[in-house]
Amino acid sequence: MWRRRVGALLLRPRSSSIPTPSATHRRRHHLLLPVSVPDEKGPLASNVLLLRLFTSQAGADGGNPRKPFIAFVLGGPGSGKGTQCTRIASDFGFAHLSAGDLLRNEIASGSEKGVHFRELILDIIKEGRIVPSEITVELIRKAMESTDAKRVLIDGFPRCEENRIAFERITGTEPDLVIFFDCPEDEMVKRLLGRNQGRVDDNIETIKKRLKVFENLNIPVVDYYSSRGKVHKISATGTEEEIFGAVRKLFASLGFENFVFHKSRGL
Ligand SMILES: Nc1ncnc2c1ncn2[C@@H]1O[C@H](COP(=O)(O)OP(=O)(O)O)[C@@H](O)[C@H]1O
Ligand SMILES: O=c1ccn([C@@H]2O[C@H](COP(=O)(O)OP(=O)(O)O)[C@@H](O)[C@H]2O)c(=O)[nH]1
Ligand SMILES: [Mg+2]
Repeated sequence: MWRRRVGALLLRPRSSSIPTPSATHRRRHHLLLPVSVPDEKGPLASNVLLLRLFTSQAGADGGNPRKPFIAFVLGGPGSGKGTQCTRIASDFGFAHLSAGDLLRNEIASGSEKGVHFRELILDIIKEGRIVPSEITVELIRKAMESTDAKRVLIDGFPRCEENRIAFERITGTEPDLVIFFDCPEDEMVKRLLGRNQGRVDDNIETIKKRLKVFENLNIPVVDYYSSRGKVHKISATGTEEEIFGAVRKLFASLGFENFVFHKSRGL
């Protein structure tokens, strides 16, 4: 766990200097606060985000050197969380931890916890319900422990208030930022039915249940973090590229350097 990792290594080699905002960005933001985020729809002001980044991100401006910058990525099933997380991870040097993938990997792993444990998880996923918090938090905790990343995306978690409380209790930390991908139900259903990854839960019966669970149990988590000023809402309609445009603006406003952008220009 990062708490025990004094002087944690970077996700990428130090020479690439991706994970910390550039000195120029830092200087610029310190001089120009508050910074506006173009097209920002969420209530979270950029200066609040920046302050959080610089007080929590390891190594940046004297923040806690052991705690990574944690972003929860939330949104309904099919809203594009996984798709956008992949882009964020590669452009901005985040580790991408998908709670759903961790659970699916556990089912496929033949782990020492036994077949009944794996069947329990599979049955819950098939029914679109939420796996007990202690199982999911333990998988996330282990995944965080095994990465040296200074910034981490947690995709599709917490799914409910109980998940959130368990995460905060067990890890002793909170997210620095919560991204919420806002997508109409009919669009989410269309995307899930076309996802074509052979998932046991991408069928219309389970999708209907997942949408109810999302509305009843996941939205309260978004509301909780909204009340704490941590949520940045991004409209998830439009093309993948258009949505990533809004995501990119958010991260740029936080001072994160776009590694791909710089690399493509030989910088
Ligand atoms: N902006 C988009 N427009 C159309 N389809 C999309 C878009 N973003 C993602 N998809 C597709 O929709 C499906 C669900 O996306 P995914 O990223 O898995 O969502 P989530 O992780 O929120 O369930 C995938 O097949 C993905 O390729
Ligand atoms: O923190 C989590 C994440 C996922 N799941 C279960 O795993 C399924 C698939 O989650 P995933 O995030 O992969 O689905 P997505 O929203 O990306 O389609 C969910 O419906 C839940 O049954 C869960 O119980 N807890
Ligand atoms: Mg997903």
